[in-house]
Amino acid sequence: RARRGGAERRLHSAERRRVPRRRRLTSRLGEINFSVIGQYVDYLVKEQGVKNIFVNGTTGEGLSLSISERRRVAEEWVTKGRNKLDQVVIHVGALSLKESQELAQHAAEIGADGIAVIAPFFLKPWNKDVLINFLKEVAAAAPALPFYYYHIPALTGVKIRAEEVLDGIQEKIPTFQGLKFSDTDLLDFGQCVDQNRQRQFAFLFGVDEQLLSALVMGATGAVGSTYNYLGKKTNQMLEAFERKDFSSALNHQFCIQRFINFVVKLGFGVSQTKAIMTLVSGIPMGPPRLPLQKASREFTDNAEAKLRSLDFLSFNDLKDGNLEACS
Ligand SMILES: CC(=O)N[C@H](C=O)[C@@H](O)[C@H](O)[C@H](O)CO
Ligand SMILES: CC(=O)C(=O)O
Repeated sequence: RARRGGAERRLHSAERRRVPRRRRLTSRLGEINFSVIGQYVDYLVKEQGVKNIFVNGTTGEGLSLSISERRRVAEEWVTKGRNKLDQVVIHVGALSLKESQELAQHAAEIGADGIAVIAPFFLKPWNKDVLINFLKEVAAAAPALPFYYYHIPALTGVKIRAEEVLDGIQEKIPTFQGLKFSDTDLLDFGQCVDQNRQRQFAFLFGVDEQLLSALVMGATGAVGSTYNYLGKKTNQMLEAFERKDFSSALNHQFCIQRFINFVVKLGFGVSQTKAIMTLVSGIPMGPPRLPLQKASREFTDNAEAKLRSLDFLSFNDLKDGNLEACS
């Protein structure tokens, strides 16, 4: 009896311990781990040469976060980036104009360097004027912050050409500073540059595998998911372009393309990006949030092998006799 009682007690106490522990774990899973952001700032600056950050965008799953999470993430980046980063731009786009304005105002309060906004993508603006009216109302909530329009038609479904959006935008939005262009239409991108030559706008390109072509078209910078782990490589390409060494610039772009082409064929999106970021930086990014699902082990293994063969991982052991190496 005594033994059974003891066994029973043990079971109960084990149960009691196990249950809340598991609950705590599940509630933590899917929560943001704010504590790695400071570490990640140092990683990007030191290891990747990246000093400008675009927060709460596509890669950061900004649209999958609650408003209070978005505020906290923005605060953490601005605080931890102080005296280390050049610019922290916060994406504040949302379906609700009010939420977008609240986030814009918050970005100003915490001392961010700029805000960016995508087109609202459920009830959509159907022409340029309506889109600009929406952007204008958000920009007005942070009248001292540089404003960027984030053009990403494949994800928003808003296909209004960027060139049209930019036409006369400064009269409507005095803080307009530039465009983050995440589309492959280089006619549209080229015309954005060509029609605004007098205006000192930033033309930030967002299709990493085609950045070199965009540089030729007049891109002044780039914002992209792969710069988390190919920042250094991409900076080499930018430097080669700067010194007009186009054949090395092209070699760098081809190297980057080999990797992106490889992962695209495996199925490449934000979840997979997150897995690669963890792999290359060694800093745990955690899983994505639903509706995204964690990248498969098979994907990560394949991506790692490819990174190694291209010499994109620092601990490279295949250097000798590796024809594909990109360094
Ligand atoms: C849709 C998407 O995530 N676009 C990113 C930036 O906008 C890019 O950086 C891509 O992830 C990258 O070019 C790889 O295709
Ligand atoms: C990659 C990028 O530009 C974004 O996450 O929004």
